[in-house]
Amino acid sequence: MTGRPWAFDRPVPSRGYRWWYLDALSADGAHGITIIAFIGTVFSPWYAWAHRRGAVDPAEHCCLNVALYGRPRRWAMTDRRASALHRDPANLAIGPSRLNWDGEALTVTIEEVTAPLPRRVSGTVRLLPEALSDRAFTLDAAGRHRWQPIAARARVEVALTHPALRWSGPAYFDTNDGIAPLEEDFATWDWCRAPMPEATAVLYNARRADGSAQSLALRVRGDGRIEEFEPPPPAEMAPTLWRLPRPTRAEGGTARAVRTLVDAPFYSRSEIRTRLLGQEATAVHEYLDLRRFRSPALYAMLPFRVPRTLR
Ligand SMILES: CC(C)=CCC/C(C)=C/C=C/C(C)=C/C=C/C(C)=C/C=C/C=C(C)/C=C/C=C(C)/C=C/C=C(\C)CCCC(C)(C)O
Repeated sequence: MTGRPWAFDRPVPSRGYRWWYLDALSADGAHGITIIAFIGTVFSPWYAWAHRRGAVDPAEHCCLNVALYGRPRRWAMTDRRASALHRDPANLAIGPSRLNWDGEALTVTIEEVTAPLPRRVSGTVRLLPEALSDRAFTLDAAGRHRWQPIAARARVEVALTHPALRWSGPAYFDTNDGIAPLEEDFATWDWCRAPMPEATAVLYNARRADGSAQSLALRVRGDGRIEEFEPPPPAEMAPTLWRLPRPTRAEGGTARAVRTLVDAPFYSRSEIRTRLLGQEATAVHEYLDLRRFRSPALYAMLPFRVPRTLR
């Protein structure tokens, strides 16, 4: 399965995007990490300013976003030019960082600098999928945006030198791609993934710009097989500091936010306790508000967290 079914060298059209997303929480609950490799950095103000003016090569806005949770916390998200991007089916280099798929594991070699205070984030993260899935799901009615949960069940081994951190735990890996900016087709979405002994439950609830909605509820087995199940009833968790709601779906209609991992005016990522597939689970949850993302006031704040480098 070298490089397949999610080869790094697939074309990304003008104003479009592709990202590869990996997240993990440590087995002891003390640490967490999210790594997102972007071609067309969807939440970069620099890319938004550019694609609002018309055609733009998404490679001109590529980025490796690394967020560390627990102690120490770190945030790196440098938007880079096309000259920083090098890729083939099994390798994706973005500036000094890179991803390599060797047929069994995904190795991310991180060499980034945090913002707003510049500090190094350096080391390797290895993702070992339990199995691979090749099913892709369309998120909008027109088929402009797709999601593929490549390895919903995986393990991660984190070995960083800056900051010095070593841990392992259950992990998740997916890819999304699209041929238009997200804010043109979605109003909000919420997503969560809940690893359990026999299966991982993944929920993806999208409210589209045209007023329609889609609710996906997937059970991913240890062999990678994906089955859909009836989405459980809506559940509201406490809002964030930025007053974003935290909707999800859970059996019994209740779930609880335990820790906020990313708290932005338009986006939150949280650790939650929920109930799915008849079991209690700790899950990673996100809520995205693309109407807030369109706000010009937000654009004045984002560069503090998303610097751009021309090198
Ligand atoms: C001296 C001067 C100039 C000024 C005066 C000083 C002064 C007062 C300055 C004040 C500055 C302030 C207040 C700045 C505030 C800045 C803030 C709050 C920035 C927030 C940034 C948040 C970001 C960037 C979030 C990125 C999220 C991201 C990347 C999420 C990605 C999620 C994905 C891709 C979905 C995955 C889906 C699936 C799992 C299905 O794959």
